[in-house]
Amino acid sequence: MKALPQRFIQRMESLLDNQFDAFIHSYTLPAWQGLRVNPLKLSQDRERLQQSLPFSLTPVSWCPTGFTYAGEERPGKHPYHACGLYYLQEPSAMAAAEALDVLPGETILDLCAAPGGKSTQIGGMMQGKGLLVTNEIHPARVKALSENIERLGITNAIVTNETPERLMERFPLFFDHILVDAPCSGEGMFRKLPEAIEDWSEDKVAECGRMQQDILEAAARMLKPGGVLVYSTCTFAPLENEQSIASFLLRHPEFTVESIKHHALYSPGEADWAEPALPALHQTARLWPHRLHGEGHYIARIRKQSQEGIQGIDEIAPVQVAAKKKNKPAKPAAGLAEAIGLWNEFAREALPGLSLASTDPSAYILFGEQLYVLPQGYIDLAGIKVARAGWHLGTVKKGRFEPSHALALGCRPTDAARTANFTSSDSAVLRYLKGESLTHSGQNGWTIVTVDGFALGWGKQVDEQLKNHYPKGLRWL
Ligand SMILES: C[S@@+](CC[C@H](N)C(=O)[O-])C[C@H]1O[C@@H](n2cnc3c(N)ncnc32)[C@H](O)[C@@H]1O
Repeated sequence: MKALPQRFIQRMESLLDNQFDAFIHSYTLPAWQGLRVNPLKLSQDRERLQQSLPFSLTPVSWCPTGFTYAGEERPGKHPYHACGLYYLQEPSAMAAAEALDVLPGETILDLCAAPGGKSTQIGGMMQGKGLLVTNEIHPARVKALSENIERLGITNAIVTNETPERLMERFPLFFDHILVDAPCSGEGMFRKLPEAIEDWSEDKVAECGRMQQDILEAAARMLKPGGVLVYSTCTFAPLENEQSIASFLLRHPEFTVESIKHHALYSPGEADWAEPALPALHQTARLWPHRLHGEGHYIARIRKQSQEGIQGIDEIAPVQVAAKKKNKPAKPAAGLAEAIGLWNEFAREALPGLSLASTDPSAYILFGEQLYVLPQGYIDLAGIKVARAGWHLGTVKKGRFEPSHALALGCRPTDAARTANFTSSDSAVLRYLKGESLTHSGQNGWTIVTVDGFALGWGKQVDEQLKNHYPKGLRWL
């Protein structure tokens, strides 16, 4: 590992006192590797899970779907990864979405979301019900976010590529819960990513602190009265943690800190590390790499008080009702109507078990040739940069419907008229992932290729050939 920055070591020594030796010793140990199983695809029974995944897994005690795995395992290279059965995530990062405590049917925003670790966790908790807006400011990073939403089979997410300020203008008082997993100086990434050590400076810590205040301002405005905001970072600097929350609370007396479901291995936030030393900061949590099996995180859960008593709230028009009306034309436009017709025809033939085919036409949206179905409680997306407008169903071209990869990964293989199943050890799986067509017998037509019963993508059976429709950009080299 690269040498840690001297100024970082000095600061941590002065803060940690008699815990400093244990903290600094943790940097001589390897980083923890974790995976979080996808409850949209796998049972949550830990014992059954451990049997159905071919890795040696140890449960993460603060996340019911989280496990660590041994360094020599390569779950990212197993076909189950391509099936979206799990997401690779270091264990302490699993704590933030757990603290958000989401229920199916709610309206959730993940404001700083790429590459999607926490969004995919939230999507799993939502069980396909409600609306998840998952946003990333950087265009290059939003692609990975969108692909992970697709791979994990999340059908109720809208992926946006906006600044927090632009979203704030469009969605005041809109969300039940918001996660701000803030851009930070990444001190908790030092063991995992050597670049994080090179990028670190005291100026960066100060700059991140300022950015976090701006992001929190935007998030606060988008939260409904009574709603919950979880703020998290993967850094240890007090300025970006307790101080970020203390400064925010001073400007926003309508927010109070709530105790997160504290785990025995979490440490309380350090009120004395902020100015003023608000006692409520003890209810925030620190996850230290020398006290648990993870890289380190800070988490605060704060709640906006209910409508009464928030000054000026009556002047802010909530977006929900107006947006719904706007999104409900009496009749879909001609192109859209044709696309819905072709989709319904496709779904009846190839996915007879899918109940969605009869959905309200105003929930569909056509971006060029791409047909999507918006999640329940859909919103007006005009003027917003959107990477994924809900569940991508497929492409409509020259009077034909071609199903999308997201459709295969988001539906249950039992919904399909035709599946072609292979065991994970069958060499055909690797050939499929590399883009080859397979020799295979079956009824002609669109077919979901499955691995041990889990959807991997589409193939099209033509006589004795299963033509490959695994997306070019995802193919294994
Ligand atoms: C800690 S990472 C998010 C990790 C993600 N939540 C996950 O679990 O995979 C913070 C994200 O914030 C984004 N970001 C950077 N500057 C931002 C800003 N000014 N406003 C909002 N997001 C920003 C970064 O591009 C980065 O993807």
